Amino acid sequence: MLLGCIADDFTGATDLANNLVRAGMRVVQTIGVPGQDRAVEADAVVIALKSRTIEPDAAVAQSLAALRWLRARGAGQIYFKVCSTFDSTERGNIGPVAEALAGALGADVVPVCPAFPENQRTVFKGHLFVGDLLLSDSSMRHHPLTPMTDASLVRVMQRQCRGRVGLVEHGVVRQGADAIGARLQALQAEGVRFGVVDAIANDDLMAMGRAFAALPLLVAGSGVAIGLPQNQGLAPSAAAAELPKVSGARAIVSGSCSAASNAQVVDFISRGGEAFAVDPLRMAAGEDVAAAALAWSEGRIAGRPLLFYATAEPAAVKSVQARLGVDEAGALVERTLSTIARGLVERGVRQLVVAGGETSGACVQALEVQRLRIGPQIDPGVPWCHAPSPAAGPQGLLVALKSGNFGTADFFTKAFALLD
Ligand SMILES: Nc1ncnc2c1ncn2[C@@H]1O[C@H](COP(=O)(O)OP(=O)(O)OP(=O)(O)O)[C@@H](O)[C@H]1O
Ligand SMILES: O=C(O)[C@@H](O)C(=O)CO
Repeated sequence: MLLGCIADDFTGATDLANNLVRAGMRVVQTIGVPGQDRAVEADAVVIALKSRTIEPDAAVAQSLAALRWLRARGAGQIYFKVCSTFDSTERGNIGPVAEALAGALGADVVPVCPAFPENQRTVFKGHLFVGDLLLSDSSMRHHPLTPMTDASLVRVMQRQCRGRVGLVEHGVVRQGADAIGARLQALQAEGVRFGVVDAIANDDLMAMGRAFAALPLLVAGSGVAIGLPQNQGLAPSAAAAELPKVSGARAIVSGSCSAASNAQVVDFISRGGEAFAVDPLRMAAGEDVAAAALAWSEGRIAGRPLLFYATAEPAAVKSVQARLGVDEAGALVERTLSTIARGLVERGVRQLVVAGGETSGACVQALEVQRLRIGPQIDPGVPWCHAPSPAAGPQGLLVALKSGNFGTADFFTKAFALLD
């Protein structure tokens, strides 16, 4: 195994696996740390954790367990995949996990770069931009679990780390791989452990890929992955892996409250799509909303795709959180949506789109999925995948795990059109 990857959420894991596959690597994605006896035949393994918003100690423990599994199978380099919008709480978990991995690997200097220009995430002078906006001015400031109110990655990372954090500026990055490597070494000599690296275009990521070839640990979004397979002489491949054909009913489960997911829900409904709104206050009042949703699906499920959504605008999310508490509201919605996802698959859904990283984690766990095979890309960062699941029988099912902010407005329609 050339590359061992630890992703802090499930949509992020498929995003990374998708970029590695497209750049020419054979990739296996596992849900959680696989059993000790599990052998793998792949250039890269991506272990998907659900560690982004849990307690830092638990995130560190899970990430170190993943590291042990990967190193025992010879992983040459470790890639800690974080969100392209650097989603984290004040306590972490990017800093604590990165420091624990760096300590275990003896990594003296570690590059940090969430840039993904194909999805409008760029880093300049250490500041993260989402499209034309600073991260702190983007819709990420309203995220239900990880509101991002500071665009300076050096500052955000420094608040989460004991080691010092420095910057590799774009002026250096555009001089190429040697200059990037030299700057990282200079930072290390100054006692800096983490170097936030600027990147505004894919050329920057390709140069980084060469510069990072011999480093034991990278902390990055999925963008940096496009520059790594070239180090092994692997060539980019636009032809995504073929997936087995799986036919059956179609559904979408959306628990993401991002601006993109809100627009996608509106677009789906405005095209006449049938949708069931999952209301957290009804759940909190003790109603069995999952049972109501599944009863509603009876008689409809074999027709056009059905949408089940808790997706709401920031003001509505805030008011629910004020009444239930942030964590309790999130957990309640995740429990209900994942029960719905499981029930839908038991009732014949075999092509399932899930929107939101935490939501995807909950749904994939409810479906007892242990690994995913990556297929064709729907939009940058979001592929269709094949997943074996006891709920789906021998054929398994097709799932697309959509990161909250990814995908065009017509994503929910486009995803199924790709399978036709
Ligand atoms: N109406 C709602 N009120 C309160 N919380 C909600 C509501 N709808 C969803 N949630 C919660 O908000 C969180 C959304 O996080 P999730 O990771 O699923 O989406 P995202 O952050 O947009 O996606 P990504 O992590 O891929 O960027 C989940 O915990 C979900 O349960
Ligand atoms: O990097 C991203 O933006 C996504 O892969 C993600 O992690 C969303 O949760």
